Amino acid sequence: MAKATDGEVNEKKISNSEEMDLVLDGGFVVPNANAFGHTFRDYNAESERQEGVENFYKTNHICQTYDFVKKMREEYGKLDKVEMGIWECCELLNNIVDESDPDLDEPQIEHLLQTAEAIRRDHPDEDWLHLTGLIHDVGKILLHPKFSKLPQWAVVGDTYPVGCAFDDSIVHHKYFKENPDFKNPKYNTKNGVYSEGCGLENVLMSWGHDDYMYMVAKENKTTLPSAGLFIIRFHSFYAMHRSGAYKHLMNKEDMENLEWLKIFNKYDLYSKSKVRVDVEKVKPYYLSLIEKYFPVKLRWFTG
Ligand SMILES: O[C@H]1[C@H](O)[C@@H](O)[C@H](O)[C@@H](O)[C@H]1O
Ligand SMILES: [Fe+2]
Ligand SMILES: [Fe+2]
Repeated sequence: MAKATDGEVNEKKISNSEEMDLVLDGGFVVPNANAFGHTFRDYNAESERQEGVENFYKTNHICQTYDFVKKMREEYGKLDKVEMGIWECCELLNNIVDESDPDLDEPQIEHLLQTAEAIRRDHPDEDWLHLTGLIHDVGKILLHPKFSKLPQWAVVGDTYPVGCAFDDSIVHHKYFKENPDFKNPKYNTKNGVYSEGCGLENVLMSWGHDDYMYMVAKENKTTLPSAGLFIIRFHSFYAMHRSGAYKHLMNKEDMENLEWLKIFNKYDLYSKSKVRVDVEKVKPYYLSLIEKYFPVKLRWFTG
């Protein structure tokens, strides 16, 4: 595993392009608009997805409390309900669309493969990162009716710490006013229940597919490196990796892993498109990676 040095710093604009698309070092072209003709992650742009996404965040911000997260972690951490292989789960994502995403309305299996394939082209030697791309959103399996009864607000969307003040940079921040924790002096100060530099592993994040998949991967004894697990666990924490918030809770190891997360994020976000990957064609490669880093069957909690 090489050192993560070519993150955000090497993102540059093509000077002679009128469209001002962005190019990453490895050649990945970052489009300047999403599939709906808007800038990526524009939560206020008038688009066919805007209203649904805003409603999603309203419920998410009201319902994700410290107590809720604690309860979900304990319950879903049991991982005692079913045994399934990773690829099987990826295939179940064929019917799942994420209501929180302004940039994508394709089935999630497409997003997994688009992310993984984009990474693979630019970083051919980092096979752990290809696999991380493939599985980072597999926790969205919680949206599958056969798997759990959880609503979208408890599975997808950006994540953020609970138990301390909600940062202003969080998408649709205004809806936190209706969250019971917002007025609770135990939870609404800068550090809240945490201490300076305690490390993100000690911070409770809003509950969703990131933390769930992290627990599944770890408890099933994956051999992915710590950067891979960090990416799975915090890739939706945009306030941290994009806006630079919550630094006061991070430690040295978090800062190192953040470099890989920043690299990963470009592919996660900007590979979203209507161009489909040929699933059958790439399947053997990803099966070989799954075999390298995971047991054949994993234990999951379904709820
Ligand atoms: O990691 C992403 C990201 O945080 C998006 O903003 C969100 O809409 C998706 O649900 C999630 O998978
Ligand atoms: Fe995600
Ligand atoms: Fe993703």
